[in-house]
Amino acid sequence: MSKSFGIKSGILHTYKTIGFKSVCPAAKAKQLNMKTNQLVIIRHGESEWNKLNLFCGWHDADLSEQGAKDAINTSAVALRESNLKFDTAYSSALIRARQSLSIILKELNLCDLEVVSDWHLNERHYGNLTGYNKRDMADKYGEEQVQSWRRKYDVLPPPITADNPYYHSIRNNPSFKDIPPTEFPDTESLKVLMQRVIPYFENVIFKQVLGGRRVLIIAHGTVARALIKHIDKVSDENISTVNVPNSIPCVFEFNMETGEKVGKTTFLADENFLNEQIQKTASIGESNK
Ligand SMILES: O=C(O)[C@H](O)COP(=O)(O)O
Repeated sequence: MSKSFGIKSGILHTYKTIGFKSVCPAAKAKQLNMKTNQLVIIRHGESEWNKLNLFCGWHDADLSEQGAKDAINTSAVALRESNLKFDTAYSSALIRARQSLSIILKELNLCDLEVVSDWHLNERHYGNLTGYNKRDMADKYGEEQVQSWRRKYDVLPPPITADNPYYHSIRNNPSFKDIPPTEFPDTESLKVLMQRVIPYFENVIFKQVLGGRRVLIIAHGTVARALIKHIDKVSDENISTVNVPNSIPCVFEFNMETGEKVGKTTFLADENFLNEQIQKTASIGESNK
């Protein structure tokens, strides 16, 4: 199946490997008697700052009430209905991901599951855009500039400066105390984010997947795009058309011997709902004025 992931009317790119059916172990893998293992990635539920349409990045926003509900009714329900089981779970160090994970695990009666929270899975740092409304920024700098900051592979937002109202709370967040000062970012593009996410994924998470552990990752929009780009080998250009909505699980299946992906990348949601949520994520959204 192929699907369009356009963020603007006019040019629509096609990203062919994402499927929209409910998960099924790859039939071919079964036929070939191949040993496979699945990996599930979920973008956290709606945060208070998603709700207000603010650039969030490393600001530590809580889940909104709706986000907490979606962790139950969208994430946990889909995982349960697809009969997915887990041995371990990872989240970023940010509270919106940790809250989403703990709600999902509670709902699935998996409160004893081994959980790791690590800053390498944090959302991209949005630089000096942090705290600003996305529509207000589009009114000021133009939609094209804002979409390029949001979605282009190699475009850095302006670095955060000490006069940004969130500079100090981000720098002094106790959840980030173990980050080496030289690795603490002031801004990140998708390309720069991949330099921290992909080595962590390969060296820590993917080894476990190939060893047979069933892993759940609760992360962020840009982290999910980084993992999709890496796993599905999406080009630098086409990744700008990929938008990952909150709360909908995304499932990958791998050949445990070769590490190759088997079958389609699959979002566990009804196609109409998924498309609606993708459009919402792609959109610049509204001002709060
Ligand atoms: O950090 C943010 O603002 C959001 O998590 C992602 O926003 P985006 O969809 O504008 O990249």
